Amino acid sequence: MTLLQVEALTKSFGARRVLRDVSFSIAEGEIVGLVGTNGAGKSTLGDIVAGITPADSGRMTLLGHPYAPLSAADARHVGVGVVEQLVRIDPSLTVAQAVFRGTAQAGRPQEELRRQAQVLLSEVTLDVDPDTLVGDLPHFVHGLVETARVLAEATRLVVLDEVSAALLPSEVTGLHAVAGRLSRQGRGVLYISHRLPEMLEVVDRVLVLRDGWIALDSPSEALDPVRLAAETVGEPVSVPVRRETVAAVPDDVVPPDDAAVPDGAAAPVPARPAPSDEVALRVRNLRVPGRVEGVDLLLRRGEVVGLTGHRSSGVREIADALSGELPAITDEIELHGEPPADAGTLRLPVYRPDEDAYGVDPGETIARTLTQEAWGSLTDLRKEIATLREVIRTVHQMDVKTLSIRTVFGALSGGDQHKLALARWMSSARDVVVLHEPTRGLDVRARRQVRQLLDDATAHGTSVVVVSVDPDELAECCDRVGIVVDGRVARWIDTGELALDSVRERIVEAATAAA
Ligand SMILES: Nc1ncnc2c1ncn2[C@@H]1O[C@H](COP(=O)(O)OP(=O)(O)OP(=O)(O)O)[C@@H](O)[C@H]1O
Repeated sequence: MTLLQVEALTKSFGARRVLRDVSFSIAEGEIVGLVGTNGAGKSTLGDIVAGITPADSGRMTLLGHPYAPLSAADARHVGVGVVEQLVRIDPSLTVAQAVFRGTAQAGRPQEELRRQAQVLLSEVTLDVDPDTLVGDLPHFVHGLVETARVLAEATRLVVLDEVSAALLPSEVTGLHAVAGRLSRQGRGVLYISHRLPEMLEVVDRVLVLRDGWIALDSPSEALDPVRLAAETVGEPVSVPVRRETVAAVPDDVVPPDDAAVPDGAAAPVPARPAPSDEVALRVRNLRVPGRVEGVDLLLRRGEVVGLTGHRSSGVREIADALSGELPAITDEIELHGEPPADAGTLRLPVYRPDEDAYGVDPGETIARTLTQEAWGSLTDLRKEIATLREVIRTVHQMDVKTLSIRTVFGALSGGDQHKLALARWMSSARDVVVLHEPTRGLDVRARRQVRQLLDDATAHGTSVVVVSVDPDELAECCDRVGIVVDGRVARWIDTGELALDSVRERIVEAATAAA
């Protein structure tokens, strides 16, 4: 039976028409994927279904009854729950309180909530003590706490907005198990994600939102990730070529058999030059007591090295030690052959997408956000024009969906905020830097734009350590990927001369075996 029927929904924000005429349905027990480029309107659509945002026009029915929620609480009341994309839970709540907030059990004593929360948390594969304060949790697990909350509610339909974006492959498997369970119970799921290969593993049907319409409504078995990526952007997608392959043949690039261009795909993107032999960073026997047990790292000038591993593997601690946020012991550190100036301690610049609002004031305009000089110091008109041209160039280059550079940063879609924040950060990135999940929550075209940012930076001699949970991101961006297990790099995977699929498989295999 049809659970949700959506007909001719429209939604604009000021002059920006986001949803023009959106119609689709979700059957009981069906898991429906929703994809689209950054800013396509996926969250807006999810928010309308979940009662967070009202539509301008159109209508919805839930199990055949008119459904026009006035608020999220209203939607919850009739069984529609949501895990929002940039969810922020009150940091002063315990995890158990967070799981049961807004439900019939809210306000019950902690001892009572603890046991029930434990069951739900293990269902979403989140290994945390229910007494932990939300404020002490890393932000990437807030989505899983929210998923546990949705399980605690008697929901008929659940909107999962980018919950998997920051999850490890093993955690994504757990999330998919939860979606499967909801489906077997006859509940419906609207699953929003940019991680297309993983999405296709779990959904029954996929909706592609493009230019305000549902451009494709297809059973998932009729799709593969490359075709779906092409449908998402509305044109053939380019297939990245590993750069070592191309470095040997800079012009007239012919991808090796292994990297053959699939049907419907565009030409390969130009490859960047291979890294030089010059050593940018050498670290020997890096240790963080109790977390990192001795890691050797060698980063060449212009190289992008990835690190991945389970939450407790020590991978984050390695990154934090490199950026000087965690005290570490080493036998040797050299930056371009010299010990670091700061008493032998590394303090590499670090970018994290999960920092609150990316370290940017969400009420500030795009123009001000991207301007490096203090706004008031722009007293020379020519300089001001050049500065604003640069802002416009970045907005175009990163394909940000906005009608004006005076739009406030906080009104941009999640992906567009991240792209601009990263572009802003990378414009001053020099030498050796650490990037956490640089393509998190980005669509296939935006991932290429970020790769271009990395290419530009590495072509100018910047070397990058990428820390990530996403095998596709690691495969696309990195020259080598280290799998971290028990505080050591257990294995290096050289991505050169391998097709992305093979790299992805090797990373998933190695990371899963190590988990
Ligand atoms: N409250 C708002 N005020 C003004 N514009 C908004 C508001 N919310 C969303 N928008 C605009 O609506 C468009 C769609 O945003 P939405 O967040 O739905 O996109 P999305 O497909 O979920 O993108 P992403 O993949 O980046 O999360 C964007 O251009 C965004 O700037």
